Amino acid sequence: MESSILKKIIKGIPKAELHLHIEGSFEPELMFEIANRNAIALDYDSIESLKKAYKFNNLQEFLDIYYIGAQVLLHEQDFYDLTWAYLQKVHSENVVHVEIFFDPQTHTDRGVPFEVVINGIHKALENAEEKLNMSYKLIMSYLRHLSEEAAFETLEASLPFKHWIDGVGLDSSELGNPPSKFINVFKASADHGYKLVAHAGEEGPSDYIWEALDLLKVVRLDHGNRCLEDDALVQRLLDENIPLTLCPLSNLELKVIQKMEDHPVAKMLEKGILATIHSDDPAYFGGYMNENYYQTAKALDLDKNQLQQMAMNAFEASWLSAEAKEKHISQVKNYFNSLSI
Ligand code: HPA
Ligand SMILES: [Zn+2]
Repeated sequence: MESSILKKIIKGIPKAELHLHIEGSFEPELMFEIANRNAIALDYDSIESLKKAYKFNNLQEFLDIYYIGAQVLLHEQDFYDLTWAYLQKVHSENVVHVEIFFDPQTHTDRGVPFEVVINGIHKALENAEEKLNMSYKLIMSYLRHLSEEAAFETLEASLPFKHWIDGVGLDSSELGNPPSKFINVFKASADHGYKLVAHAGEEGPSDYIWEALDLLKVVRLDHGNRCLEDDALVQRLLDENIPLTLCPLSNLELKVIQKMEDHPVAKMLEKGILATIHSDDPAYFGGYMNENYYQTAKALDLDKNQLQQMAMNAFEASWLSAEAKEKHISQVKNYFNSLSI
């Protein structure tokens, strides 16, 4: 398909974003602005020199910079501005529903109270619902390089805000920090009514995906790229209709794949896996939702049906009510039916 036509089609698709770390949407311009107003010196003297540092050989090299960037966030207004900037951006890309992660420990470990973080994020989400007609869910992620005990403290701190939080996730350095490290805190989180997801099989082996399913009992997997190495695992994902939230540009930037042509999403769709694509940390990986769709479609030569399937899968995989899912899925169908090509 011709590039400009493909871009136009993608832009018009009603989309859901299910894998987005709000701290990973922190654009350098806003980072400098907030650093200045909080009188915090960044290690980089300009936006350009900061952007030059965005070259990663693996997940850890990215995380090291991502945690540094988040250090300038101190006040409720900072978290509000960060979240509102993201929501406005994706609204302009026709994203109509978001389920976003935040990493409380990245902030509470620096002395920023849990309520400061969540109040700012929540206010921006409410504003988007009211002013942009967007729907949302919020997912609190435990940092897996820290202990399970620390995750329990975070769970405790979240309880007064339970009504604003839909689920818990597991992110940060995957290798050496298997899902099995967090069995108890996931069980306790479920007992408090949180839905469960986890990053698994991004850099870690397919064993970690089994653990996320069997030990943590997640209802959705973040990334899960490496499931294709294991036929029995693919069968399990199919039998239970477990969604995978894939992030193609992230995978490319973190060298999970060497080139976009190697991305597994087309194979997954072909097998009938509920695969969806998202942006992960768009300020660091060179693109938001539309760019992820575009780069993937171009490299894998995806056709209209595959694009439609990915867009419908995202709503199917979301935590919206059955009625809302149905509404969005028919909008996607109507949109594709209305295209003249
Ligand atoms: O892609 C990711 N993987 C693991 N942890 C993360 N935290 C932010 N982004 C990521
Ligand atoms: Zn992620």
